[in-house]
Amino acid sequence: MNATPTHKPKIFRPEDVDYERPKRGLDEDDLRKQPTIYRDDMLAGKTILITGGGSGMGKATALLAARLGAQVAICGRDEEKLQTTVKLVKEEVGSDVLSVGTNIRDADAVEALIGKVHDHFGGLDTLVNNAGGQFPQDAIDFSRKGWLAVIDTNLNGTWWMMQEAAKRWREDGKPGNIVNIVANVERGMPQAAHTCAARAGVIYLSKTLATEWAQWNIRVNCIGPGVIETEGFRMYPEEALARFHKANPMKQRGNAWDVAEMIAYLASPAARFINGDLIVMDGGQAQWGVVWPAGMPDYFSEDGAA
Ligand SMILES: CCCCCCCCC/C=C/C(=O)SCCNC(=O)CCNC(=O)[C@H](O)C(C)(C)COP(=O)(O)OP(=O)(O)OC[C@H]1O[C@@H](n2cnc3c(N)ncnc32)[C@H](O)[C@@H]1OP(=O)(O)O
Ligand SMILES: NC(=O)C1=CN([C@@H]2O[C@H](COP(=O)(O)OP(=O)(O)OC[C@H]3O[C@@H](n4cnc5c(N)ncnc54)[C@H](OP(=O)(O)O)[C@@H]3O)[C@@H](O)[C@H]2O)C=CC1
Repeated sequence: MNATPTHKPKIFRPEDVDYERPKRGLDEDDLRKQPTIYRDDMLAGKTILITGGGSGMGKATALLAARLGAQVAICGRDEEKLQTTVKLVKEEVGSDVLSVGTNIRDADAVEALIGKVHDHFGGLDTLVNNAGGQFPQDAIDFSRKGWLAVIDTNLNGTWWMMQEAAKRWREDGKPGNIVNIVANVERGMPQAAHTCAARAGVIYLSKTLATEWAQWNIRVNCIGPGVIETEGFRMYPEEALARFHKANPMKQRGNAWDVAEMIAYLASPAARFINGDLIVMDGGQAQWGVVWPAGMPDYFSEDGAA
């Protein structure tokens, strides 16, 4: 008899799914119809760079920023995805988005990206570090490669972006603004411990740099989204997705536009005195439930062994 606990969730690989999955999040038609509370020219004359701009929150932010008059640059690994955003903004707003295929884990590529944005637009006002992700799994089963992939993307990649942007702002004597999209890590993130560690790292990196870099007029803030329905939901099994929103007391999912509007606020002059903060946008999840993206172990169920 094996005396060790038997709970061992299967690895969920989205590419192996053999059933039809519903559309997740706001599609382009939905995005086109979203109203905004902001003034049309709120970001006129400003340049914004959004990592992971080809999908989800990044795409919504690119469209909103362009609607508000900003010059927009995006990056990501998948050129096809990036082009969907370029086309959407062109059709909807009429402006050209600068798209630069970049893996944020590659520090040299990140340095080149920051240079290209400056060359193209003559500067950069707001950097949005939105690129990131993870897979759901019990931490004890993480492969070394999987751990490294998540840390390298979410912590190292975000850092390369921040450092290269700031070096350039310091060199040019220009103010800077950084918005890091993290996650709601306040009570830990069971079955997403790798991303929890990386995002907690980014939050405290940001708080530290908000002080160190204030001398160059660079602000650094984070947004911690809870359950936001986007195409990124593909990373999770449908049975887990059916539960996600029940982890917050509103029992709702946020959407990419909610986050885009918060980013636009932080990019606006109204946020000029906000620095070193984490703005949590989770419907109250921090006070309520746990998502269990890979399935709740029996131990935690009401009649489970304790
Ligand atoms: C914030 C809320 C949190 C979870 C809490 C739930 C809240 C719900 C809200 C949703 C939150 C979201 O963030 S939704 C947004 C989600 N979007 C994303 O995650 C998109 C970006 N994700 C990724 O690119 C990938 O997941 C990531 C691992 C980070 C990067 O991968 P890479 O491209 O480097 O590499 P891959 O080749 O895919 O994988 C590298 C190794 O990682 C491991 N690996 C990869 N996928 C794996 C899997 N499904 N299960 C086990 N292990 C896996 C394997 O060891 C892989 O090696 P091999 O074995 O050799 O292959
Ligand atoms: N949706 C949610 O509920 C929550 C999401 N988050 C975080 O918010 C951010 C946006 O997620 P969301 O819009 O939902 O999901 P998506 O999966 O749609 O967005 C993630 C984006 O990151 C890009 N990306 C991933 N790895 C890299 C890399 N190494 N280099 C460059 N780009 C990369 C992807 O583009 P490409 O494939 O082209 O590289 C993709 O566009 C992510 O960091 C996510 O983890 C946090 C909490 C909750």
